[in-house]
Amino acid sequence: MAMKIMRAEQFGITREVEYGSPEQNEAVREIVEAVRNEGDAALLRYTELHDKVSLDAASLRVGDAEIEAAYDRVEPEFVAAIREAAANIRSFHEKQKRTSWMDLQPDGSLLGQIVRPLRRVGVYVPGGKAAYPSSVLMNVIPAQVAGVPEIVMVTPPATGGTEGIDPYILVAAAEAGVREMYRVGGAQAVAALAYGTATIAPVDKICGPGNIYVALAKRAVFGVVDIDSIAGPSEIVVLADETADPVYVAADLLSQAEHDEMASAVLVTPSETLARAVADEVERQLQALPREPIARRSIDSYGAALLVDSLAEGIDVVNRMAPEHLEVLTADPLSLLARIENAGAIFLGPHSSEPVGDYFAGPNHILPTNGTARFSSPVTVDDFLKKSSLIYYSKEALLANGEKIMTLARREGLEGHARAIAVRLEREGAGGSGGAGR
Ligand SMILES: NC(=O)c1ccc[n+]([C@@H]2O[C@H](COP(=O)([O-])OP(=O)(O)OC[C@H]3O[C@@H](n4cnc5c(N)ncnc54)[C@H](O)[C@@H]3O)[C@@H](O)[C@H]2O)c1
Ligand SMILES: N[C@H](CO)Cc1c[nH]c[nH+]1
Ligand SMILES: [Zn+2]
Repeated sequence: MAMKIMRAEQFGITREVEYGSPEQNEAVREIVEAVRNEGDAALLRYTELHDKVSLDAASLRVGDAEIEAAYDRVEPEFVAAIREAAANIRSFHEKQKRTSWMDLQPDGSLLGQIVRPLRRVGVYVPGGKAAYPSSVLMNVIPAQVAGVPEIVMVTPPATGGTEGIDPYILVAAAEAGVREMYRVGGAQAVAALAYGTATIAPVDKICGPGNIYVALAKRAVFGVVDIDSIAGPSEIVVLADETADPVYVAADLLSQAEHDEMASAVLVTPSETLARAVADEVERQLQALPREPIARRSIDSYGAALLVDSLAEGIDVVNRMAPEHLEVLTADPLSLLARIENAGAIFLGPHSSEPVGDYFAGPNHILPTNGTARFSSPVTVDDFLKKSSLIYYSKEALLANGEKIMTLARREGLEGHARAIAVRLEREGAGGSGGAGR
């Protein structure tokens, strides 16, 4: 089956975000409840069921010897590339840092915002169909830049085949400075981080991408812990005109289709000639991909070339889709930027192929999917910070403003609030009208 070509209005774009099938939702609900109630026992049971790996509780934590041995299994070019990528990612995220601030008012009051790192965060590094050492860096570095003291990583146990966790993930984690790692993935890992088990202490926030089971589990535990966003199966939209090279467009669509059967890859274009050339190219390039079966299923189910009348209409379609990744391959991509409102990451021009962002440029590759870029953002340093407001009111400020505060409190029918101010005004000598005795 070739990639579908259709008018954009025939492609169902809705505001409603659908998260998984009823069966997938039920499976995740069951796993999360079991881990919450039974702890390690359920963790081990679901690892055996879904990852086909038998473990005992003592072997859940990854030891130093295994991490050291991983260095012998990776190439020096990998270590060099991961170090350079880490430096780029760190320098990009350093720019996002925020500090506490305080404003001294003329009446002697002090108002401010105190910014602190979260104490303990869990990062999920996917590793079912492929291992993602790059996701280690994208998760861990912003947390470090924020100053999080405890960063715990979870990843499926069998990405490296019979040898256990993929050694590239372990090396990336060691390079990033992670000290606490567990071999557990899927919804069971997310539940363990949220509720804690005898082996894994609970965290304050869970970050990181994953498949539909991971995404649904994060959604289920939100509220018990914070989460970054629903970073589920990958997506790419390419907005292109007749100047785009179909070879580039097809290659970039397939770069995301190969992630997952549920990944989506969509071209939006006013050029029917381009759409046809891209559909042919996708077919040709698919056959050369080692992960062809996954990419083919994702192209068949979620791939399409959407025809629009103009680039302006194309931008409207893109804004309604709110894709995780948007590539703009048009004659003058910068001129369109101001009109693009909803996209997790925007790649402009023919040299900004999506994998440049996945691995190396510096911006985070953990991005909102499934239309949620309408209201959520890439992982940033802010994800690992929390803020407290600071109010230090001077006597002068309270005397000057107490009556106004009491007026507002009484409008809400909250006499207790008004009295908390009134007792002070009386004591401090301003004689607050209505008084504490009322
Ligand atoms: N949005 C982003 O920022 C981003 C970034 C990187 C990767 N991704 C996405 O991450 C995902 C990685 O997926 P993956 O599968 O390779 O790895 P994964 O680690 O997300 O999922 C693997 C786990 O899924 C669980 N699982 C598998 N089948 C199950 C079933 N039938 N029922 C219950 N649990 C089951 C297993 O426990 C396994 O450990 C892809 O969808 C990719 O597109 C997204
Ligand atoms: N494209 C993925 C985000 O959707 C991130 C990634 C990691 N490795 C390769 N790609
Ligand atoms: Zn990717």
